[in-house]
Amino acid sequence: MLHLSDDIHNQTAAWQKAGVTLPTYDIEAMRQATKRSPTWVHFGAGNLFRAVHAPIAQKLLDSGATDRGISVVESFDPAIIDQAYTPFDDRYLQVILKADGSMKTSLVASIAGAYPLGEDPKPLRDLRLVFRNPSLQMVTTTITEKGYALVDSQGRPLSWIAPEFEGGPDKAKSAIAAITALLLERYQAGALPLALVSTDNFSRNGERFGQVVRRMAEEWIKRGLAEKGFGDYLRDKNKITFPLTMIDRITPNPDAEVGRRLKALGIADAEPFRTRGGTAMAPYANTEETWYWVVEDDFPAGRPPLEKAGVYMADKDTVNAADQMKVTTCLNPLHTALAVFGMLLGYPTMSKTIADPDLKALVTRLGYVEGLPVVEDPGIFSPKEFLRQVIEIRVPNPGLPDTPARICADTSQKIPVRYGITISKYIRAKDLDTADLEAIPLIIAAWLRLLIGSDGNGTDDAGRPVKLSPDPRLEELQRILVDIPLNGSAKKKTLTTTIKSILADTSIFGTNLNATPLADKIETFLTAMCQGNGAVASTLHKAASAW
Ligand SMILES: NC(=O)c1ccc[n+]([C@@H]2O[C@H](COP(=O)([O-])OP(=O)(O)OC[C@H]3O[C@@H](n4cnc5c(N)ncnc54)[C@H](O)[C@@H]3O)[C@@H](O)[C@H]2O)c1
Ligand SMILES: O=P(O)(O)OC[C@@H](O)[C@@H](O)[C@H](O)[C@H](O)CO
Repeated sequence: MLHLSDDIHNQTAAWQKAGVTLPTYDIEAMRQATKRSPTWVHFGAGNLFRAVHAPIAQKLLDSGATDRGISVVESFDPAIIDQAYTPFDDRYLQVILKADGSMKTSLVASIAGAYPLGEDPKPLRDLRLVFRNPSLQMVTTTITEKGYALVDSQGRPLSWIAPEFEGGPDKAKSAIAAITALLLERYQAGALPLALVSTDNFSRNGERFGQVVRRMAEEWIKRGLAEKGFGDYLRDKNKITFPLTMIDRITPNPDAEVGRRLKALGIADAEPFRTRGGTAMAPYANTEETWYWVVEDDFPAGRPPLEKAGVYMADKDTVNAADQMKVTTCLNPLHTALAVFGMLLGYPTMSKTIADPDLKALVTRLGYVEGLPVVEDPGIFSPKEFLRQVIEIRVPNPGLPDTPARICADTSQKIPVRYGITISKYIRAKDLDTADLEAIPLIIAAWLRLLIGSDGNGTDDAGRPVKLSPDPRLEELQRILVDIPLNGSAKKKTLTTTIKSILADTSIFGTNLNATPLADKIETFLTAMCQGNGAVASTLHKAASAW
């Protein structure tokens, strides 16, 4: 059996026989070069990093465009490093799952070092040296939307952030505090330049990244825990930048069937597992063939030649248009719509959701009719063609084991981006009428319908409890919704009163929906969806038949 940590270059024939493409560069030399002069640090050692970032570095290494790898840091769930990196010598398999059922597998070894920020102080000490090194050019992140949150909807510091505000760099635990503390190190090493590149799924991700890092720094400066000059350094665009990005590659959690197929090829390291911190990992990352990464080209310390690996380097407006297109209209809103209904209707995979003609009609309306009118063409690819590929090729890919549950994680945090921005564009546009939106209120109603239940369980359309994906607002929302009856006795008037405070929550919708025609539609759809078993499917069918 083949092991990732073995001397792979002594087993080239066996790996090739298993259909695995091997790196062609000298892995040890890459590690030494990176140790001497690191260029790229990444925060968030989860699956997207393994699907996109590390393979890009591998491509650059293979082609000789660089001799440096990536140093990867994990602050939220350090067990990812202990359980999914260290035992495999920081290597893994990238498995591309094609629509015809075949898979393309590569062994990725472009990770030069892995830094778990947990109890052991050594990784942070080592990382400080990396940040003091003038060679460092960029930091990328995949820390999820909630990784950037510092305060709650009332503006109060979150419970785990408050001690960091108070205690300064020495108390840094969260990704944002750790990054800010390491930037302070870089400032103290001579105010060296750096680009900080968020690759998380929300619009204007770089702007938000910059805001939260500067906020953390200000809290420290006002308490005398960091020098005033540090604040100036973070605002100096010749020193520190936060480029905007759009990143796209549907990357499901590691799938057991993929592991079985790898085992059948003679690969020993092929078991998916949950880390002690709860992240779904494996010695492999499974992903789709299509990918896009569009990056604002604003790197004050220089950058690796990313374009040589297929990354689009562009100006701010182009990146912003590409990102708005993907995360607010042409992909992620469709994903959430299918996932929410998928949970309600009991579909096990995303490809099965879109095979339902009513759900396909829903996302077709959501994308083409409600989304495209507010999309600005990024110029580098056509939004209409992008949308067509999402609906006709990418989500229906039967080889991709993506689940509604993965996509439903943290839905409350995603709604502002996935629907809130479109809603606000309709409200502002003179030639668009918010009252014309039908798919968006139907999806919001379905989300609320799914949450009716208690203790982390919602209720599906057959009246059965369904385990809900984690969401920081779940408990609070379920408490409000719990009394809505699902047996046919729900009345719109009572329901309207019950959900008023939710629809008014601008931290979820970006707008007080009670002041828009959407509230009445959501209340009507939700009342209809609560009229007994099968009411979700029939409400969806009735709406879809009219489109
Ligand atoms: N998976 C995809 O299809 C995909 C595609 C495009 C963009 N993204 C973006 O990448 C993010 C990560 O996706 P993934 O597939 O790697 O997920 P994953 O579950 O495999 O990994 C999540 C990563 O985020 C970290 N994390 C989670 N909560 C955090 C927090 N509060 N603070 C700091 N770090 C935290 C985890 O420790 C882990 O490193 C997504 O949230 C999304 O913004 C994902
Ligand atoms: O990664 P999240 O949790 O922000 O969203 C779930 C999916 O919609 C997302 O991961 C998509 O697969 C991705 O955005 C495709 O590029």
